[in-house]
Amino acid sequence: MRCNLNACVVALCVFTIGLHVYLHTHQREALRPAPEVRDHHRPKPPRPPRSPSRIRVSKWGGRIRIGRSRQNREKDRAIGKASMWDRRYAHSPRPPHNATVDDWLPQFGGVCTPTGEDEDDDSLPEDQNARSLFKSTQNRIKAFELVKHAQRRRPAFSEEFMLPDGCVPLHKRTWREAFEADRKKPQEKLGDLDDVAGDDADDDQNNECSAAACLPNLFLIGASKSGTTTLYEALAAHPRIAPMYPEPHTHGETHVWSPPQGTNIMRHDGENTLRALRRALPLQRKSLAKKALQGRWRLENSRDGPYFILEYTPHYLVLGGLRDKICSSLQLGNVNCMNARYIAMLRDPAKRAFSQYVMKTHMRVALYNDKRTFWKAVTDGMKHTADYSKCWDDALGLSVNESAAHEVAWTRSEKIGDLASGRCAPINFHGNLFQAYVLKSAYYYQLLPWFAHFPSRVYVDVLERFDDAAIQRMVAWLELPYVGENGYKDQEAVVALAGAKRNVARDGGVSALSDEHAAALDDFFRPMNRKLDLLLGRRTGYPV
Ligand SMILES: Nc1ncnc2c1ncn2[C@@H]1O[C@H](COP(=O)(O)OS(=O)(=O)O)[C@@H](OP(=O)(O)O)[C@H]1O
Repeated sequence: MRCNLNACVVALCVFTIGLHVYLHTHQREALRPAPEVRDHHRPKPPRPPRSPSRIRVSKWGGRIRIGRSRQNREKDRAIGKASMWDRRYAHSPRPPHNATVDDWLPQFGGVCTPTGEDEDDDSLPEDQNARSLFKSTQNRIKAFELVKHAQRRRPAFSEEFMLPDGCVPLHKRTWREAFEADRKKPQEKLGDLDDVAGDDADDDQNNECSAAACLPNLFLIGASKSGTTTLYEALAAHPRIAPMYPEPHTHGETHVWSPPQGTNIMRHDGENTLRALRRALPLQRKSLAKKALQGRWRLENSRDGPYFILEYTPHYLVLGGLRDKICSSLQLGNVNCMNARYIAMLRDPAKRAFSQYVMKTHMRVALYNDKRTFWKAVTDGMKHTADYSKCWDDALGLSVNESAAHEVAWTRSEKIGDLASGRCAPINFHGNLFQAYVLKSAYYYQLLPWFAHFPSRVYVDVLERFDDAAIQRMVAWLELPYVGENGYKDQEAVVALAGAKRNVARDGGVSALSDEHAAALDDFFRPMNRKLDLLLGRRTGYPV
């Protein structure tokens, strides 16, 4: 009986506890707010007001919104457009990971194997039909104009450009007018783009002139942060130099051969290069682009001297292995890259490194943005650059004989080509070249591959001596008239451009390179600067 009572008490307790638990959970459920049923017809609730800190009251009582400047907002919009465009580009079919240019040659059918006769346009792949090309052209013009709008203060050089004289029907109008004409011919634009202008030109000239003249033959390869934007504008303002279409989010930079970030350039595939080349050709037309790739190259035989199509990417200098890449791409168009010219502008190595650091710390893109202090970045960079220079010095015997720095460029050219794209490629020493401030100032090793095969085709100048006389020398080297009928029309504008500095206010002019850091960097670069002077055969004025 007693035992039964105990059992009853235990059972009662268990029951009470169970009841509590049950009621507690159900009560919580009951108290939980009912899930909101989304009613798409109901108007959206009003946005919460902006934080009051973004609103300032002016001295006249008006409310002023503190935000990004109009210029910055326009720039943002351009970046937005660019990424939209890049996304579309990124979704296009990609080659297998280790594809080479040769793997992609069949894609272009007869285009890459010129027979000397005009191929039928039907040989073009389906996915590059006239409709998509026309649309992409239109988009490209829009994107280009958007950038130009964002950079309104820059000279409107592209409108000035006319095709070589050999292209009779076209040389009378600018490419912009040619596209305007296309727009007004809806029945032709989708059906047969070829007859609108380009083919007429070829027919009239019995194929003497071709769109091969639109392939780039002048490369402004760097160095980054050495006044290349100013130089680019000065060159592009010349009526006989036509810039290629820039990447929309850059200041004119073309990036046709830029490898994807963080990859070894030897794995950079041919398909992307060709695609990018088609994108950036000054004339984005099916037949013209095709003929450019077919490659009837007319560099120096137009009526009054050479014309140049300018490819501007300051990142190329550090990627010496790209020289072969560019050559093989141009060869697709039967172009001997000996006919192309390369310009590099250098700057005091320490100042260049610092300028790049300031720029990168002020960029919002995660890949570029650098949170390290300058000195931390420099000490890291010195380690990478020491390994990079040792790789070159050991391979070329410069560790024991520095004075051979000049002749190795000619005596070891094959080896230099291999090193630049293999063992001594900068990517092996610095994973993110956008933050390789020190390595990118090691000019000697970067210039070697460009000098190795065609020294007379490489022109090197320094920012410290950059003025209108420097532009004059450069234009003379290109065998172009400086002023006059075929030269600059507005000499004063060019002179002003040469004196204009840009990016100085990137950080409001707050940062400055300290004497201590400058001295340490100068000491580090001394041996490389000595070799650079030997390679160029003249003093750059950088500490040796
Ligand atoms: N004419 C002239 N004289 C002296 N200095 C000049 C000139 N033009 C450009 N600059 C300076 O060059 C730096 C910008 O270089 P880039 O245009 O090559 O930069 S970029 O790589 O295209 O981002 C940038 O340097 P920092 O101001 O130190 O950043 C410019 O001020």
